[in-house]
Amino acid sequence: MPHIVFERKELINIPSNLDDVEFKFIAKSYNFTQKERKTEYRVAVINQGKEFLLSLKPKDENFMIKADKVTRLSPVTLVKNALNAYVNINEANVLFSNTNNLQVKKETKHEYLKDINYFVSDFKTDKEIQIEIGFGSGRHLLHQAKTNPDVQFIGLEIHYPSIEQLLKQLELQNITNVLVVNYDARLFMEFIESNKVGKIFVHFPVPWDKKPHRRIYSNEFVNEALRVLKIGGTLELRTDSRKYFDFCTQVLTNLPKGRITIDINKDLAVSSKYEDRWKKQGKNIYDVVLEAWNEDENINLDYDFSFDFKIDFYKTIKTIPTKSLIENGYFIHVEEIYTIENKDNSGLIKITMGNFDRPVTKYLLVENGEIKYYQGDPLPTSSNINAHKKLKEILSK
Ligand SMILES: C[S@@+](CC[C@H](N)C(=O)[O-])C[C@H]1O[C@@H](n2cnc3c(N)ncnc32)[C@H](O)[C@@H]1O
Repeated sequence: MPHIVFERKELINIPSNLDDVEFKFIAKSYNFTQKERKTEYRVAVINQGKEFLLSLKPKDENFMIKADKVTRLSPVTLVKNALNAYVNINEANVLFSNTNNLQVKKETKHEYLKDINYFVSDFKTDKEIQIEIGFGSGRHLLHQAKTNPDVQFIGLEIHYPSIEQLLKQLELQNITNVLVVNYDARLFMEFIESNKVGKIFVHFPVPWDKKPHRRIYSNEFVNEALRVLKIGGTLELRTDSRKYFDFCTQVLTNLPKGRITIDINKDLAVSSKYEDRWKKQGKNIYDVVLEAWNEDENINLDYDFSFDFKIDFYKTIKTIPTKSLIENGYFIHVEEIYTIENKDNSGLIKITMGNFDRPVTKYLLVENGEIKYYQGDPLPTSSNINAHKKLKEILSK
């Protein structure tokens, strides 16, 4: 992580700029929890059109400046230039710096690897969609994509080496009908239109016997799967875990819609790495297929992450809740507050919010009482939308 340690000095004047790096404001930590804490700062920067924050805090008798984790962006040279620009404007006496010979990590860029935002705003297809959750080595997904060229596949994985391996195979085998996304499958369905999907494969998911809340299957997941499946579309579980099988059949049989079919030791056209291993050990393999029977309503994409009121910043931060607010399916926690001292009624509020399994941390930027999400709105998941509504309620009080 690039950082510079320098002898403590007065802060730089704002606004300032050097070498295309513009410093917009400096915000100072505000002790809203009344716990003893050292003062630190967030320095707002624009470099090559990209906006982010630097963290400036005491280190022993000195200062250390580095990228703020929440707003950090790539390439790392943007951060490196901003750090160097700050200490140069400050004419600071540098004690340590690792910002000169940084190795720029090569990012995987691939036409079929998509960011989640692509599915929020750009993804459109006339083809049938099929989704594989946790494709692992990708054997099943590659086989399906080759045998069904008219289907648009989406592969979901959270393990990056598996993603890289699949992307390599797509290229080698010249497969063009798979999109890959590094995102938690439990939350992905929210971005897919209703009644569009022919099949969802969940093969050998991690059983999470000790942490059942991490399982892919839950009432919410199955309901979302049924919404995106078209009539006759299927959600297909294949597992070697008796416990997971029992758990899923219980979730599925409590549903008001859909039909389930169960099989034991059925052979498929392609066998995954895990499957080979379990078969060698003589384990049973269970298949549970849920078929969708209903046409579902389209989801309401009418969300709005704006704040349509102004606040009195200094009054608000005195009354803001310091404890997490936990509601049904979402939460909000105020992490830190910073005040912008040379600007009226302005500051930053750092919050973590949304879904318990995939919370998002954002800064709210308040400028002259007007509020917006710094670096843009959160993803429009239902838990983020609900958390935003609650946040509006809290801040408008
Ligand atoms: C046991 S492996 C099975 C891989 C493959 N389906 C097979 O049959 O060989 C489970 C895979 O699911 C992925 N995974 C676990 N939780 C996930 C989640 N919430 N979203 C997407 N992928 C997930 C893991 O990274 C892992 O690659």
